[in-house]
Parts: sequence; structure tokens; C-alpha cells
Amino acid sequence: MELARKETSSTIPRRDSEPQPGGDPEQTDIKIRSRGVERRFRGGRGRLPLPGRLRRRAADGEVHALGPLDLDIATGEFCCLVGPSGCGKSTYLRLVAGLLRPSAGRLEIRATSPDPAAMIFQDYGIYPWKTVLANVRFGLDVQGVPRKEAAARARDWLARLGLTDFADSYPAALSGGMRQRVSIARALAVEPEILLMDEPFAALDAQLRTILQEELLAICDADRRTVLFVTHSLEEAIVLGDRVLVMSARPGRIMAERVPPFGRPRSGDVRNSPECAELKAELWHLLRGEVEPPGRGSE
Ligand SMILES: Nc1ncnc2c1ncn2[C@@H]1O[C@H](COP(=O)(O)OP(=O)(O)OP(=O)(O)O)[C@@H](O)[C@H]1O
Repeated sequence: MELARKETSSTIPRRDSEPQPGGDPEQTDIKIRSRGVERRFRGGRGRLPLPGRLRRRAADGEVHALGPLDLDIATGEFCCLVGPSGCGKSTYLRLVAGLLRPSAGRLEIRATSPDPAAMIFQDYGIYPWKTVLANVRFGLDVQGVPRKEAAARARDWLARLGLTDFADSYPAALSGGMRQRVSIARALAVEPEILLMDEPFAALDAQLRTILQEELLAICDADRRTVLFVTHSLEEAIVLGDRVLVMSARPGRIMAERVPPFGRPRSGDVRNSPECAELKAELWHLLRGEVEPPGRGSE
């Protein structure tokens, strides 16, 4: 993608402290534009049991979860979001998905379809009572895709993710890695313009995580999509992203951004490069001050 390629060089491009909203001012093909986007919550997370620190915040009335956030994401760009726990990463994804509305600011999704985003969660989000094939077909059925075409497209995605032999199995019979593949196949089958991934590999062991990262790289190289990927793993962000966005502690803002110095197509082997190690150290240095030490209180 243009932005990433232009900035690829032997040194890691820096855009410290005051990143341009959206990075490259010449970049006009914007898919997601955020201007002054904020989100506040009132009264905690419904009736969910909250740990003490969060319960105290909720009792105070309002949680300023995110922003103001100025950010442009280009069409076809793979953006990784890293930041301390509770800084509003998932909240931003839910805003882009249209599951939440901003409390202030303007969030523009420049989509060509009425339902442009698909979301993949850490806990798979697949239906246990449906077979693998039916899960992958689900979004296509909802879109009203004719039965034959839906079945063919679903089977194609099953094949791409190595799930053909499990088409008639139920999720309970699958390993965690397989379930996450089903979840990815289901999201991609509807060919979303925007793919939102919220720590999708966090529950997997290190080997499976590496394999699924490779698969995601291959899928995105074959078929460029706009991707927003939330992760706590700096290495994962560097290996996958055209751009790594570093968020401050809550209320989250974009504090810095870095462009991993790797082109496309890209192999997961870049994780073993000195550039990856250098960038990881730099990102950790940026983040360290934002990560709240245990017991420092809620504010
Ligand atoms: N529905 C809600 N009601 C009240 N508070 C909420 C709600 N959703 C999120 N929050 C609060 O907003 C803040 C940001 O939450 P969010 O889940 O977006 O953070 P995050 O960066 O994704 O965290 P993590 O990395 O731990 O998943 C947190 O303080 C959280 O408790």
C-alpha cells in the first residue's frame, strides 16, 4: 500500500508525539476518517460484575474511554492498534463497526456497501449449534446471497483456511486454532471492506498464533482489505501491520505511530530480523510509561 511503501527504508520511520491525523497528508484514498472522536460511558458495563477498580470508576458516573482521536486509515491499509489495557482500543473498533456511536467528534466510514465491516473477536464468536459450513455461510445467508453461491463461497473459504474436512463438524469438536479459523473464514466470506480484529489470536498458544499470523498475511497479500487489528503483542503488530498505532492510557489517543520497514508480500519470518527487535524495543519504550503499575489507583 502506498503509505507503507513510500516510508519503507532502512531506518524505522518516526512520527512522534503529534502524528498527522491519518499520517500522510497526500494520502487521499481514506476508508476511515476520525476527527475529534470521543467516547464516554455512563454507569459501568450494565450488570456485569466489575473488578473493584472499575466498579469505583463506574460509581463516579462517567468513564471517558477514548479520545479525542484524530486518525485516518487508508483503503487497503493494515493498521495495528497497541496500547495499555483499558485505553479504548475495543471501544474504537466497536465505533467503527457501528456498534457504538461517538459521544463527540466525527467518524466517517467511506464505504461502498451498506454493511462494510466484519468483526473477529478473541473468543471466536461462532455458533456452537451450527456446523462449520453453516457458520461460514451465516453472513452470506443474512446478506441474501443465493443458496448455491453462498455454499460455493463458504466452501472456498473453508478450503483457503484448511477446514474442508471439518465442514460438517460442530465447533465443540474443534481445537481453539480451528475455531478461530472458522471465525476468520466467516468474517472474510462476506468480503467485508473493513476487517476489525480484536485480539483474535490472544487465546491461542504461541505456535498456533504464528501459523494463523502467516495465514492472515497470505490472505491479506492475496486480497488487500482495510484491517484494524488490536493486539497486546508488539511483535504481532510489527509482523502484520503496515502501520502500528500506539495509544496512550485512557482516555486513549494516538500517541505515536511507526511503519514497520517490511514490504508486501511479507513472511512471518520478519519477526526474527534485527529491524523487528529494534522496533519492538522502541515501541515498548513508548508504551512503558502508559502502562499503569498495579495499585496506582483508577485515575
Ligand atoms: N459498555 C461500557 N460501559 C462502561 N464502561 C465501559 C464500557 N465499555 C468499555 N468501558 C470502559 O471503557 C474503557 C475502555 O475499554 P476498552 O474495552 O475499549 O479498552 P481496551 O483498550 O480494549 O482494553 P483491553 O486491552 O483490556 O481489552 C475501560 O475503562 C472500560 O471499562
